[in-house]
Amino acid sequence: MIYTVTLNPALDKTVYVDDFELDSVNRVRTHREDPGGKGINVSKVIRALGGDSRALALLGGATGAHIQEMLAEAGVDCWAFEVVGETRTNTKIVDEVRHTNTDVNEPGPTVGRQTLDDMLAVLSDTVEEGDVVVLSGSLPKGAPADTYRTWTLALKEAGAKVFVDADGEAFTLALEAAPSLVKPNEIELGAMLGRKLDTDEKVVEAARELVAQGIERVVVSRGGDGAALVDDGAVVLARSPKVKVGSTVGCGDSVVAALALANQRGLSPQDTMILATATGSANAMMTGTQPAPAQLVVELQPQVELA
Ligand SMILES: Nc1ncnc2c1ncn2[C@@H]1O[C@H](COP(=O)(O)OP(=O)(O)OP(=O)(O)O)[C@@H](O)[C@H]1O
Ligand SMILES: O=P(O)(O)OC[C@@]1(O)O[C@H](CO)[C@@H](O)[C@@H]1O
Repeated sequence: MIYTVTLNPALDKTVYVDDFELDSVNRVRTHREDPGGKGINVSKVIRALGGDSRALALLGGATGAHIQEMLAEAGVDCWAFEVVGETRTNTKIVDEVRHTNTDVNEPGPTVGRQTLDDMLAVLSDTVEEGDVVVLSGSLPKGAPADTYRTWTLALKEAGAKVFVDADGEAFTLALEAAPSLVKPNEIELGAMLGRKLDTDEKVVEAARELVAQGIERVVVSRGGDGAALVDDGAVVLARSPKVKVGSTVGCGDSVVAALALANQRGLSPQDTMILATATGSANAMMTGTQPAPAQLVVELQPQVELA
């Protein structure tokens, strides 16, 4: 089983504004709402690719209830844990004239330590040997900066493989618990290491540093340049297919979803990167945080070049 954990989910409200101008009244041409948050997006993409997962999420208020309803309609198994307060709404401003995507993310409600501890205890009692748990997205207010480190240690102890997609201090501290897989983008990884990762060699070298720290597999996503996989036995550089970009919001979540499915299906590192890169690029063609259809992923896979 694949579990995704979203401690700070969001209702994603995407508004389409042509020629967006600051300090002006901008008229929305159209808009959409999607259940969001990085872990929830991973579960949505897994579902779209024909897989199954359970999406654990801290949800509160009418917005939290709305997210649960939308996930049920989408056939995504949501395991909700109640939080006091209102789940946040994140606004994504898409300007298809200027080709810009601007996120305006609310902080979300404050979460109590006991709520987090209870959620971790229930999940630790539930996971079985070899299950994958994806920890993804920002930490909510009230969560200690080392939450992902604590969760990684406990879930590894319970026999799970832990995949972490985070940034900043939460990511750096999570590394101390040696999760099975991490998926930073090249900017996040470079920021953590204090250097630009602007060549294949620099990306591979940086990933190797994390493998040397005990991370089994590091996948560095590189936007339109694709992604790189490094583990003890393989280095796979995948080039993204050229696509007409709708919105890159959620592309990283799509990669993580494919990585979790590839692990479950026992794919080779090469086939893993073909699936992950095609899934990420398919998502880039979409707008909002709706998952790309599986057929589009299938069509893009032959266009992924491996180096
Ligand atoms: N412009 C693009 N053209 C083609 N594919 C893209 C483009 N941008 C992203 N992708 C695909 O999506 C994958 C992940 O993109 P990226 O590295 O931007 O992730 P990220 O920064 O973690 O995304 P997120 O916005 O979800 O945090 C890439 O490896 C690639 O496969
Ligand atoms: O505040 P975070 O957790 O860093 O990011 C939240 C978010 O922007 O990430 C997803 C796209 O990756 C969206 O569904 C959601 O609104």
